[in-house]
Amino acid sequence: MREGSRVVIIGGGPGGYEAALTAVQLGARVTLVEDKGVGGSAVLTDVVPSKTLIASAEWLHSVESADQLGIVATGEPFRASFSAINARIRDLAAHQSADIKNRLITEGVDVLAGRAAISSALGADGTRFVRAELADGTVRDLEAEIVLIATGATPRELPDAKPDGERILNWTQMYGLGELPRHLVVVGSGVTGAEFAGAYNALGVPVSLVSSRDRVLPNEDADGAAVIESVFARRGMTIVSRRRAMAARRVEDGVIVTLDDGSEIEASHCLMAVGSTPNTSHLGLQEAGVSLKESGHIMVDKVSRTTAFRVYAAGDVTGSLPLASVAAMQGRIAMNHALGDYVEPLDLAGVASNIFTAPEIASVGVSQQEVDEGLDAVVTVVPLTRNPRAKMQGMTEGFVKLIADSANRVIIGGVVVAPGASEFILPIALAVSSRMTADEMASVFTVYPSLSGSITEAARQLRTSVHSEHIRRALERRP
Ligand SMILES: Cc1cc2nc3c(=O)[nH]c(=O)nc-3n(C[C@H](O)[C@H](O)[C@H](O)COP(=O)(O)OP(=O)(O)OC[C@H]3O[C@@H](n4cnc5c(N)ncnc54)[C@H](O)[C@@H]3O)c2cc1C
Ligand SMILES: NC(=O)c1ccc[n+]([C@@H]2O[C@H](COP(=O)([O-])OP(=O)(O)OC[C@H]3O[C@@H](n4cnc5c(N)ncnc54)[C@H](O)[C@@H]3O)[C@@H](O)[C@H]2O)c1
Repeated sequence: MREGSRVVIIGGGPGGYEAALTAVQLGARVTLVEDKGVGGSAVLTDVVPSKTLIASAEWLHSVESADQLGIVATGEPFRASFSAINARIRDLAAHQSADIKNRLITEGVDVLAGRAAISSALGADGTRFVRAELADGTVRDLEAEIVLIATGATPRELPDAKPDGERILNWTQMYGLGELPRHLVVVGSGVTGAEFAGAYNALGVPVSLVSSRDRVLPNEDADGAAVIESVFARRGMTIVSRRRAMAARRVEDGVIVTLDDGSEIEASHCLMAVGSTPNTSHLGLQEAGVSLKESGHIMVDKVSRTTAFRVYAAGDVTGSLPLASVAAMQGRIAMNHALGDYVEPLDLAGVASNIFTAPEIASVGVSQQEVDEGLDAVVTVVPLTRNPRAKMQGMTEGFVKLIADSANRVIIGGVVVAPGASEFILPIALAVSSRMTADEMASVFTVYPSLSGSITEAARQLRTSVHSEHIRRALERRP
C-alpha cells in the first residue's frame, strides 16, 4: 500500500494539512475536505489570530516600560487602534490560509471546500467511502484506501452563557469587534483565558478574569503561573479566584456575568474561555466502527490508528495534547504508518509548549509537579534578576528552571519564564531530546551578556545540587 494509494483527509488544520503533505510526498493520491478554510481553526480562529493580537499587545508592553530605559515620550503616547489591529489579524489569517492552500495544490493535493463524513459501506477490497457535501452544492463520494479524521474541536459553551457574537463571545468571535471593550470579563483562566486577558489588558482594556481554581493557569508550572498572576495584578487586572461563572446575560449595552456565589460582574463584553469539545458529530464514526473515549475524543494508538480498519485520526479530535505541533506530528505519523514508511510512535515527553503572556512561559519535558509527586529528580531555578542582559533590558521578573534525573544528571525538563521564552526553550528541548547531562550543558559557551547565559548557569547550579543530593543520600545510608 504505497504509490498511488488513495487517501481522503477530513479537516484541513495542522493535523490534516501536514498529513496531506506527507502523503503526497510518499506518492499517494490525496483529497482533503475542509469546511471553514485550509489551515483550519489553528490558522483562521485560534493560534494565528491570537498570536497576531498578542504581537500588537507585546509592542505596547515594551513601549510602556521605555521610561525605565531612559526613553521619554515627547508627543502623544501610543494607543491601540483596535479596528486596525483586528483588520490586520483577519488579513494575516486569510493570507496564511491561502499560502497553505496554494502549497497543498502545488504539491498535488486535491483540496475540496465542504463537509465530509465516512460512510459505513466498504468496497469489495476493504476500501472506504467518504461522502463530501461541497460548498458549491454538489455531493461527491470519494473512495479511499486510507481515511484520516482531523476535524479539531469547538469552543465549549455553558448552557446559560451562550455566545451571541456581540456581547458574549467565544475566542473565535473576538476579531469581529469594531471597538475596544469598555470592560472585558474573561471566564476561564486556562491558557486561552490567560493569553486573551493579558493581551486585552495590554491594549488598555479593564479586564476581570474569572478563575475557577486557586490560581491562574492551573495546569502549568506553579512558579510560572505565580509570576503571571502577580504581573496581571500589578497591571491592574481584577482576578476573581475560586469562582465559577454560572451565567452571562446580555443587557442593553453590555453583559452581566453571574458567579456561583450569586455575585454579579457588569461589563461591556464577556469572553467565554472554558475549554473545547471535540468535533465528532455527523462524521459517521459509530457506523464506521470508530470508538470514542469517555471524554468524547476519538480513541487512537501511538501511530494514530483508530479502532476502525484503515481509519486514522489526528489532532484535537483525539484528545492528545491540544497543540498545533502535536496535531501535525500525529498527522505525519498516521500517513507514514498507513503508507508503509518508517514511523516513530508518538512520544509526548519532548513536546515544547509556550504560553504567550507577558512574560511568556515556555516548558518542555518533566514538570515540577511530577517531581513534587515523587519523581526522583533535582530542580534548580535561576531568577532572571541575576542576569546582566535582563538587567540591561529592564526585565524585573522571570526565571530559568532546569530539572535533572538525580541518578545520572540527565536534563529531563525545563521552564523558561521571560519575554520571548518561546525562543529560549529550544536549547533545553534539545538537551531533553538528546539526553544531555547537566555537566555537558554547563560546559557550553554562551554569548555574554545573554539571557541564554542563565540556562548554562542553571546547569552549573544543577550539577552542584545533584552532587549535594548524592552526598545527603550517602550520609542518610550510613549507619
Ligand atoms: C485561542 C487558542 C490559541 C491557541 N494557540 C496555540 C499556540 O500558540 N500554539 C499551539 O501549538 N497550539 C495552540 N492552540 C491549539 C491549536 O489551535 C490546536 O491544537 C490545533 O488547531 C489542532 O489542530 P487540528 O488539525 O486538530 O484541528 P483544527 O485546527 O481545529 O482544524 C480542524 C478543521 O477541520 C474542520 N472540520 C471539522 N469537521 C469537518 C468536516 N466534517 N468536514 C470538513 N472539515 C471539517 C474544522 O472546521 C477545522 O477547520 C490554540 C488553541 C486556542 C483555542
Ligand atoms: N499558547 C498555546 O500553545 C495555547 C493557547 C491556547 C490554548 N492552547 C491549548 O488549548 C488547550 C486548552 O486550553 P483552554 O484554556 O482553551 O482550555 P482549558 O480547558 O485548559 O481551560 C479552561 C479553564 O476554564 C475553567 N472553567 C470551566 N468552566 C468555568 C466556569 N464556569 N467559570 C470559570 N472557569 C471555568 C476550567 O477550570 C479551566 O481552568 C491548552 O491545554 C493548550 O494545549 C494552547
